[in-house]
Amino acid sequence: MPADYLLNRERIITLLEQWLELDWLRALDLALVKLLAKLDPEASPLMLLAIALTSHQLGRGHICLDLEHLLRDPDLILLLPPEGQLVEAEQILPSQLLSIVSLEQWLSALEQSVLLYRPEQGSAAPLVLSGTRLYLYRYWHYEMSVAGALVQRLDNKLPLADDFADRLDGLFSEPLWVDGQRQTDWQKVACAMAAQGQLTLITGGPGTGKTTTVVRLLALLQQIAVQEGQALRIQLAAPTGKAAARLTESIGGQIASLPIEGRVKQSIPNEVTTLHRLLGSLPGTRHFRHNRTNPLVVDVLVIDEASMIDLEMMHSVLQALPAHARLILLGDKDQLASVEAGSVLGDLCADAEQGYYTLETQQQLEQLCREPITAEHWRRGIAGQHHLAQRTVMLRYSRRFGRDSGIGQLARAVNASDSYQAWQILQQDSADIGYLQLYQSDDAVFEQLVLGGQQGKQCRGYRHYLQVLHEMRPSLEQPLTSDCWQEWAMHVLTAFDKFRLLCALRQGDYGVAGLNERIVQLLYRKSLITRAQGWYEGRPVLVMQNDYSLGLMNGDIGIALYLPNSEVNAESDAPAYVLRVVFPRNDGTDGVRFILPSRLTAVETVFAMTVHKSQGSEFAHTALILPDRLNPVLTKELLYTGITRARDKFTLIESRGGIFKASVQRKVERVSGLSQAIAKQSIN
Ligand SMILES: Nc1ncnc2c1ncn2[C@@H]1O[C@H](COP(=O)(O)OP(=O)(O)OP(=O)(O)O)[C@@H](O)[C@H]1O
Repeated sequence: MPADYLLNRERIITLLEQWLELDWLRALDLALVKLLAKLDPEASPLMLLAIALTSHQLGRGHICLDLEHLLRDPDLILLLPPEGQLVEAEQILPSQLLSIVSLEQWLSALEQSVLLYRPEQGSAAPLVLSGTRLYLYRYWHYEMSVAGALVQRLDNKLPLADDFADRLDGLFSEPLWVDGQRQTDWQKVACAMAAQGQLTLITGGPGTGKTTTVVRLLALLQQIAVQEGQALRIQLAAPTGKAAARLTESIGGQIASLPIEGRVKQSIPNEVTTLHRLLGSLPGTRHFRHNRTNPLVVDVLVIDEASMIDLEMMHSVLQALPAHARLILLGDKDQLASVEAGSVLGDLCADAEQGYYTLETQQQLEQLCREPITAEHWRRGIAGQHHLAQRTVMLRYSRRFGRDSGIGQLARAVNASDSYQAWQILQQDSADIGYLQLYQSDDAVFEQLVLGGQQGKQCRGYRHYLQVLHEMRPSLEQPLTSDCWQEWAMHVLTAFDKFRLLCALRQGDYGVAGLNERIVQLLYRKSLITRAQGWYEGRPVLVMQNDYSLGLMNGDIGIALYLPNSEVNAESDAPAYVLRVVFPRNDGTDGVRFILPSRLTAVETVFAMTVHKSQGSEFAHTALILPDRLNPVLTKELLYTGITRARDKFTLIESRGGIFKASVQRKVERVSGLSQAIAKQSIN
């Protein structure tokens, strides 16, 4: 009887051990249960079960376990058994176990345990129950601290120069017209909001002008500050090296074209750093050099690609941010949430679509922007209820993917969970959208796609960068010190970004491992690479862990190239050429550096990469291959993120019909209490 497992602690631990063997739980989940069971020998089986499930959910990105929510449909919410796994008759499912448990009974079992933190007693405890949500203490603390730090910044209004509205008009001189209709210029609204407050959230899809907005805002703020004799100390950051490099590139060009004085231009930084570098990672720990006691020296902090920030990182950023500083978060709320637990930007921007401005906010912004503020689906907000909405702007018009763009239409349909429309767009076969159905694992169309070249310039594959590698190789007489090697390496790296195959999973035939193997074999068969294992010229690799000694960040991509051996001389018989891996410097200089393969400890081949890892990057042609069966990671957020990585062309590859349509209808729902904590702390 499933209920027997709840009779005593030994039995529930036996069941959890069975779940571990089935891969339903992680070893870490069970280790935590056993550790806490020792700390509280009285903890009931229901408490031990709750610990295991809270830890399991944390591993899936949820900050906490909502018991009430869980009891409605335990197997679905826990995703147990994992999709695709068949259940044997003797296996006990969470739904069977919990069918006899009521919410009241479970809460009361938890409340009796000394493992629960009781604020009135003030003593440390590993778990926190907040309403019906159970947290590991650390995550509850992060949530409360992030909510508190944001609330402190919510209502602080900063003084504006008397001629602010004129200055804003100067930067947005043309009213915004879209398809013959006058529209609210949300970029202008975002600038006005960010100028007058300490916290601003700017969300928008690809090409909606987030970077342009922030550059104009910084110009505006800096113009005023420079005139007053004290330039602002501005820092720009992004969660990954790749995202930082992209922003560095686009910001540099935009600053140059601003209609402002040279000295103001010079006071706007054009270099974007990673959050880890900004905060000063302390290797081997979760801590940073900059924190509450050693805050950052900054007046304005702008963080791009904020959807990739997890709760713990957000906590660290807010701890290190001085009280007077402005914080501006930019990102696309509809993209996949962070790999680690939390969905900070999604939680903070929950009201962005409908606006929810109070009359007061709307009137203030209209006065500053000198234009009416309205949008489709617009709702009126209530003071004291829609706090964050008063600090949020959603940019709604994509200059990159207009109404006619197939990529834009597909992204919008997927985002709206409209599987019928999304499917129609895929089948239209417009110039920037492709669809391939694979009927067998060695389908020739897959090979054609990966090699590329047959279907016009937009449809590049991996043959292209290997051709650049061979055809542009400098003369072998050139010494390593010659610039030509750096330039060649940069060309190869740029060419590699013309195409990328994305996938949803890590394992299996349609995961990173299987696809990389298949592509390597294909390129080897076509004599485009010289080896099919180990290191070979042209091998692209992805850095899997930050390596501060080499200056490499998780997510950096390098390519192995033969370069002149600097150690060779007349007497030595060392080879004239050695393989080195070239990485972009990611500092906006277009520079590269060369690292010996033997120094790279945590890298993997990256012909195929997960959509998660591709966040913050963009490729001219992006192909997304879906697995042959449904999996929990297949959601509209994953598809949307994959599609919006494409600049000129997107190709969807299905290995079984129906997977795309089913995935469009599934949403990521991460459980957290951040919005509630902000609402609660705003009232207090
Ligand atoms: N107000 C504007 N007037 C004219 N062009 C603009 C304006 N805003 C943005 N653009 C142009 O639209 C394009 C996209 O803008 P931008 O790079 O700022 O968008 P983004 O949202 O930051 O894009 P991404 O999705 O790459 O982060 C750029 O070419 C930019 O120059």
